Amino acid sequence: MSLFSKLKSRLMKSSSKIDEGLEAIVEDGGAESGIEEAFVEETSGTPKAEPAPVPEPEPEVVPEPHPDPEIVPQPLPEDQPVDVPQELPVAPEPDVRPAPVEMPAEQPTEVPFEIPTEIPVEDVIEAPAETVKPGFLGRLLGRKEQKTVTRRVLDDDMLEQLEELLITADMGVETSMRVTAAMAEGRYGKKLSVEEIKRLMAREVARIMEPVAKPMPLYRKTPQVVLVVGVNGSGKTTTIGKLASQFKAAGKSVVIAAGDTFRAAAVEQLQVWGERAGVPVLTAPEGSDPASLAFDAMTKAQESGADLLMIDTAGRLQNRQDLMEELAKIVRVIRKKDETAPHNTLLVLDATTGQNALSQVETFQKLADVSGLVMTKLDGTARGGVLVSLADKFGLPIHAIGVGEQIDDLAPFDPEEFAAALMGLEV
Ligand SMILES: Nc1nc2c(ncn2[C@@H]2O[C@H](COP(=O)(O)OP(=O)(O)OP(=O)(O)O)[C@@H](O)[C@H]2O)c(=O)[nH]1
Repeated sequence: MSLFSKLKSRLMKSSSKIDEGLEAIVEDGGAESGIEEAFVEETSGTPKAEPAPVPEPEPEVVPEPHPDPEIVPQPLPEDQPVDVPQELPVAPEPDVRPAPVEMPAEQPTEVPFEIPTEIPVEDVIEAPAETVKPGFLGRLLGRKEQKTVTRRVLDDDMLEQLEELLITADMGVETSMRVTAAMAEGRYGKKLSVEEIKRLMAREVARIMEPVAKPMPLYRKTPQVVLVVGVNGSGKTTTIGKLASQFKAAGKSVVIAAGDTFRAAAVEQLQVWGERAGVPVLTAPEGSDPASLAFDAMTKAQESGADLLMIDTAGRLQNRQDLMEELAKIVRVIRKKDETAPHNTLLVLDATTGQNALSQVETFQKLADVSGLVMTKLDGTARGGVLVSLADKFGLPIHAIGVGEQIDDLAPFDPEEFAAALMGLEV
């Protein structure tokens, strides 16, 4: 199964929510208009004298690494409605997709991910209602005489409904307004189908997410200290286990420090992950000072020549001042060993908390100088839109996303795949 299919099937709840909502919105006031794309392909054959109108190129909305190829007018078959979106050529695929970590150029890394599939970027213009007769082969195979698609005129009412739909998918008010406004630009008063709206929205979402999709950087300095923070149960321990396994597979020597010294169960859980990843876990007696464990772990990591030291911390709610101060102490103490540490402070966020993730980022940013985000539990939640909201509001790098509880269920963040999966697009 490709990563996209995996992501899509796991983001099912978010995408089906948007899917169903869009169907209802377009049905509400829409009318049958034009034909389905699949049917167009089957019936194409007789070239039309006049080329289709060329959709206006919009370079400003195209995410940078995937520029729109030039669109060439194609002769259309006789009976085809002229404005049905045409497939655009897709830029060549990279051989490998980036891992959630960024390796220095001279250290090539085996990347355990499959090749991504891009969202075909299409423009959309109004299609007139028209009846299409199937070709000879279509008739012979008993294909349907006509398959129509419902389109609705994009007006204020529809825009408002679209905005509300995105808000229910946890995109937040401002981001939802931004996405709908951008998709409406130049299209107000035109008729759009569900598929066309999905593609336009996916393009806007990908454009917002593009600048924040960055693998976690790896530095020459060793041990590179990665401090992992977040509220209780957000998925810190699981993420450390998954990341450690990927670093190890990339040839790095990794040490984990079990900084949640308050809960014996948390330490045991980390030890299990350490075993799975084949990475040593340094622990301290229950109730001991986590800052002191961090200091000892730094010493051991330095002595053993480890490349990375990943420090787990106790889950803390933003309103627990004592725990927040303890986190600041951990940072102060490890800086005694290396004043540039921690080199990465990863904030792990649970997608199921929805908009609450925004206030978590604000609080942790003040306290711990967050350098990047990992969003967990994107599988099985209808709140995947929160990631768009986070990207729009904070612009913090999103290094990886958690899409399950298994060791390899941590994927690099790919904005186009994510946008397509969120919108329930077939690519
Ligand atoms: N479905 C799913 N579950 C996840 C994911 N990441 C973590 N979990 C689950 O979330 C629960 C909490 O994960 P932990 O890694 O223990 O979270 P934590 O932040 O270390 O928790 P505390 O130690 O209480 O602060 C566990 O049951 C994990 O299996 C994910 O990406 N998808």
